[in-house]
Amino acid sequence: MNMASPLEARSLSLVREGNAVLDGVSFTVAKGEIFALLGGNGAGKSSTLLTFLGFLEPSGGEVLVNGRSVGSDVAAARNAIAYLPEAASLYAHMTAYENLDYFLDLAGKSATKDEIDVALDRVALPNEARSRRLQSYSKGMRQKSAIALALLRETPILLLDEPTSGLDPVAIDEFHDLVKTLAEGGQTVLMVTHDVYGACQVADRVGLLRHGKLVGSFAAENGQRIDTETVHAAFAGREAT
Ligand SMILES: Nc1ncnc2c1ncn2[C@@H]1O[C@H](COP(=O)(O)OP(=O)(O)OP(=O)(O)O)[C@@H](O)[C@H]1O
Repeated sequence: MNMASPLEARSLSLVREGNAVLDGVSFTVAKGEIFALLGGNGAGKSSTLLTFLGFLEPSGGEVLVNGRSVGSDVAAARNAIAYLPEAASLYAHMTAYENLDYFLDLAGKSATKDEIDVALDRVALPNEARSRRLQSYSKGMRQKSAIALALLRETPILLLDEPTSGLDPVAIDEFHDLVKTLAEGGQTVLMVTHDVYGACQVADRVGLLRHGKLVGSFAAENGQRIDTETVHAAFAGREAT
């Protein structure tokens, strides 16, 4: 049995176009854990996700997926990961059914309409919407469709880039509940965001990224959520020293 952490960054450094974007970042995300990487614009959050997907190559250190260096087996890493970029990842001109069928096929999998319905039920995408093109969907509905695809692909790891930006408060709560349910079922979640409140609400652990360095870490303890005020103060650079 593979006991390695699903996700690990080891002294990860990254240079993009001559700029040091990540500088010695280390963290692990355990199976079933939700880890939120919090940081301001340009802190290096999206770059971190792209490195786990093998789209960016570390200039120092390494990233591992299920204990294997991504550099040594990009395909294995990508097979294990469902990635939700900030902008839509599915086709606007196709229905939810067509999108899921098409992207499953690309992933070398297939599902019956009933199986697709089960996944869409789990993410609570309304029945009436499923045969409509995604261009008529809200962002929340597109997110749900993308999560349903991850469920059908049976990927054990979810990478989420600013998953709740542009969602209304009700949709944010629904999305957080869904992510928590998935994590309780064993999914490992790495999300990046600049939403302090959302990160503290959903994550088991929050890491604070500033100018490419991990400068703080906060964990939920004794069943309590992470304290938003504490993290907000640290984010704003007002933490007690
Ligand atoms: N395509 C690119 N080529 C070169 N440098 C880039 C590229 N994309 C981003 N960068 C630089 O990398 C740094 C980190 O960007 P990244 O997108 O990872 O940050 P982020 O924390 O996700 O920011 P945001 O919250 O604004 O999305 C920034 O300084 C940015 O200018």
